[in-house]
Amino acid sequence: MSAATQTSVLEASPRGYKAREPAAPPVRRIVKLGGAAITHKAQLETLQRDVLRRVCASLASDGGGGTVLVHGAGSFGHHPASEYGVARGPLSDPHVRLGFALTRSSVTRLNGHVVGQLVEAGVPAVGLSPLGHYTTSNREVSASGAGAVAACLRAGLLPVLHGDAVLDEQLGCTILSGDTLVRDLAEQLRPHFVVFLTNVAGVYDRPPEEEGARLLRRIVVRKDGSWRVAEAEGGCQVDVRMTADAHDVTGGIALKVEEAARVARLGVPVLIAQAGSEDGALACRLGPRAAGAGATGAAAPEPGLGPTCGSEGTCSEGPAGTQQQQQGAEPGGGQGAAAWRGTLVMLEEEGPGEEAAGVPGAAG
Ligand SMILES: Nc1ncnc2c1ncn2[C@@H]1O[C@H](COP(=O)(O)OP(=O)(O)OP(=O)(O)O)[C@@H](O)[C@H]1O
Ligand SMILES: C=C(C)CCOP(=O)(O)O
Repeated sequence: MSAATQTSVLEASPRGYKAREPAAPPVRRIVKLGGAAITHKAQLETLQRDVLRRVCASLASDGGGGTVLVHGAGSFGHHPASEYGVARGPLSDPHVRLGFALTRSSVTRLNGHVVGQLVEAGVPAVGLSPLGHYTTSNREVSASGAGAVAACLRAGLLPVLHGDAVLDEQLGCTILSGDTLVRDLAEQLRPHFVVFLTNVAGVYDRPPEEEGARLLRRIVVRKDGSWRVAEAEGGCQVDVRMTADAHDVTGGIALKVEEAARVARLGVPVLIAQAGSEDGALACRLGPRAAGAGATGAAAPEPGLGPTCGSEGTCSEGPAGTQQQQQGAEPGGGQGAAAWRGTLVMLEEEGPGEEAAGVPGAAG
């Protein structure tokens, strides 16, 4: 008998009583632990143990209840996936089939490390692979594994999923990124907030190793899914450029921003911060309140967060995942005494002006 059947409840219906699936338990947070943070991306299957240890200790110390953890692949998975063309399929090709197995073998090894570290810290964590629970169709999720995740949560366990090689109805197989998993789980489970932890402080206006890179402090997402930079270090005049490593098969930071925008569009605030740092730990513990926003992410920033960009066209804007165009400057934006450093992605508050402007494609 499955956990879902054991805990099912009886519900009145016009024809008597029937069993129904128990409601999904309240989910406090979904945390994505980036592969770039817990591995050395350029060195095959090499862990950043100190970062992994710090993140697990911090999750353990603020209570793992109502938490779903998803991790990326880093140097466990991206290399074989790229070498064997696993994202394109087909599985009828023996070369791709071997790559599929090698990719899974690698990423499940990393999952073992993450779960092992959490269990050592006293968290009842269990590894849950997307293969077998998730299916895609042309890389889009067609069958969600959220039910299995909810069953683990109901049982008091902390499910630990990972980006994976999965079966695809059109391509035979593909790679399902941890970032996309997070978005699907947010759609299905509606957590209070989502955190993406990675190896840099958040989303910058250009690759952060480039001179003069400026952290985007707040991105607001419109109901049509497009987004704009509402607050950035050094002002809002930004032209956002994102790059990914050559062997990255899932799109790097650009996919993360795209999926973060899709989560925020649901009304679920998203924080992007550095794994292993105090900012990352605060994001996981407090959600949007770490960034000085209200619990929904929609309230005005608290004093100390610094000036924000005005609503009269001074902020960069454009559809998620595309290059942003500069529209004006607000010198000093984001230079306040903010304690928290990271990127908050949240749904734009609907004002009378926006309604009048007729934001297209309003969706939930
Ligand atoms: N504009 C940008 N802002 C922030 N990071 C950027 C930008 N452009 C490129 N990057 C790079 O993106 C990387 C983070 O994205 P990536 O997808 O590799 O992270 P991850 O989710 O931690 O890893 P994985 O995909 O393996 O789980 C950083 O190492 C950073 O150097
Ligand atoms: C390469 C594999 C197996 C998964 C990729 O997941 P991501 O690192 O979260 O994008």
